Amino acid sequence: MGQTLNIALVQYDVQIGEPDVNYDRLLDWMNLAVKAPVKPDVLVMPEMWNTGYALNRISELADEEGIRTRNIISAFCRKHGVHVIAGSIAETKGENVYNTIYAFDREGNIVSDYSKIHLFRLMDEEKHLCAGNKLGQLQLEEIPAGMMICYDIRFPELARKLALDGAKVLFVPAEWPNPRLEHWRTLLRARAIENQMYVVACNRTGISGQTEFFGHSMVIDPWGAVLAEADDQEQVIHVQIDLSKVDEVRRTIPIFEDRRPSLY
Ligand SMILES: NC(=O)CCC(=O)C(=O)O
Repeated sequence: MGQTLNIALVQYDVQIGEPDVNYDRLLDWMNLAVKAPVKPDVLVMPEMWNTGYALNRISELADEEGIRTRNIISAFCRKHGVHVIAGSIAETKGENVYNTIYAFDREGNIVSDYSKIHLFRLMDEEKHLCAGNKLGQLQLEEIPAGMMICYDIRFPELARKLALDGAKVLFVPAEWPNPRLEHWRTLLRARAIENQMYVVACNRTGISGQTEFFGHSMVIDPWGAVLAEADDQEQVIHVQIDLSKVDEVRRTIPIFEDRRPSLY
């Protein structure tokens, strides 16, 4: 891989409390994504795609130790030679349930994992899930990248820390609902502009109980330009990103050299 990456965001409807349906649907969407004329290097999917926010039954529905997910996605990566940022899943670790992303390389190896560190009280996450305790950092072959999950984008210090540690691309799986579309757009663009990095954010679509998810998965470049934005329907969006743009923007406005961390 050179300085470009072809990214596919798999934006689809997640069936709440139906892992079997969701594993099948995810594979259908992933198979569609890799058939594109320009084959993707990386596939990204939404948050909690195996269960949705079926939090009252989450211990029983969550993937035990992430094994089912790891086996299925690892085999897919090996077969198709793609990286996968496997959205996030509800998974058990011992007695606890976490909201976890696994990142896979083209050979199907897990290269990183990240469990959501900020749990979203408005959707009762903190009553049912445990928060992770480490950052989401990975190398996509030679490209340093970071991972955050949904509500995490409201914490600029987290994205800044990932950027300071070298990330040039930030992956953000999400289940972000109405009526906060403008928060979604604004926060994602802000994280891209202030850290001069690509932001690749994949949201779900569909209605779950009273909650309506609007899609609008986005890829934003380090200057803040929106390279692609989905509408509210199920779809795969394909975008090529050029990593040299990160260095170019960081040279043009050298915020990382001009910071005054001794004052703040
Ligand atoms: N799943 C989430 O973390 C949702 C976050 C969200 O909707 C927000 O407004 O923040």
